Amino acid sequence: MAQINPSILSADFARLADEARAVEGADWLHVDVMDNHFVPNLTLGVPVVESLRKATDTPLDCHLMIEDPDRWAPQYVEAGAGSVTFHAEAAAAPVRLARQIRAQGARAAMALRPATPVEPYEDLLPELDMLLVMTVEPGFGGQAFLDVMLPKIRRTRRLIERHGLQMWLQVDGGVSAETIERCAEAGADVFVAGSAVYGADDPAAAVRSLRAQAEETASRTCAH
Ligand SMILES: O=C(CO)[C@H](O)[C@H](O)COP(=O)(O)O
Repeated sequence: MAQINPSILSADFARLADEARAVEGADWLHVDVMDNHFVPNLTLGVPVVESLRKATDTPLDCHLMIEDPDRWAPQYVEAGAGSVTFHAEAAAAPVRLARQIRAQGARAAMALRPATPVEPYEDLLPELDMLLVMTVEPGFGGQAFLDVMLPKIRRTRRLIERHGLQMWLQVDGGVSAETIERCAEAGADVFVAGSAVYGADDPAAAVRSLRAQAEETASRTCAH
């Protein structure tokens, strides 16, 4: 079943509560945490996640584009995140961190920048509930989808199947009506969409439309 996670990076930050409610019906709300070190942009932190938790019933999918996630990720679980994604390139002890996130009761996920291969992390996959393959360089919304990431999505799907894992495969960056079918064909099942949702006249309708496209593609291709 395809999941659509609107990215609040493309929302109006002065109206975050309203913007979160505008996409109710989405599977998760994707919360982009950036620290201006791991990526050249600065967004929000733990207090905003605590407030978002109170503003919407949609579960929060926090994507930590920050240095030292080993220190900070547990605080995002405490703030109400249902899923916390740390970057492989930033985590000092990814297995320990994933176990910590799960022990706190949240889903543990790991993200890979475009130039980071999945293969070195094959043995870690059972420790994760989701792997995020970035389809743009992290840091900004509205970038063009990187088609060159499609083989990595396919290889990741094959690794998940080879190990018989139930984990989700998320893509993030440039996901839209034009690109979501390629992602679904390659084996992604969780789709982050920022500008394609918040740039639409009716964000909730955009979520439904993207989900229908992804599900139709998955059922047609039987990619996973
Ligand atoms: O993590 C991100 C950027 O680092 C955003 O989630 C992503 O770019 C979503 O925006 P868009 O769908 O407009 O590309």
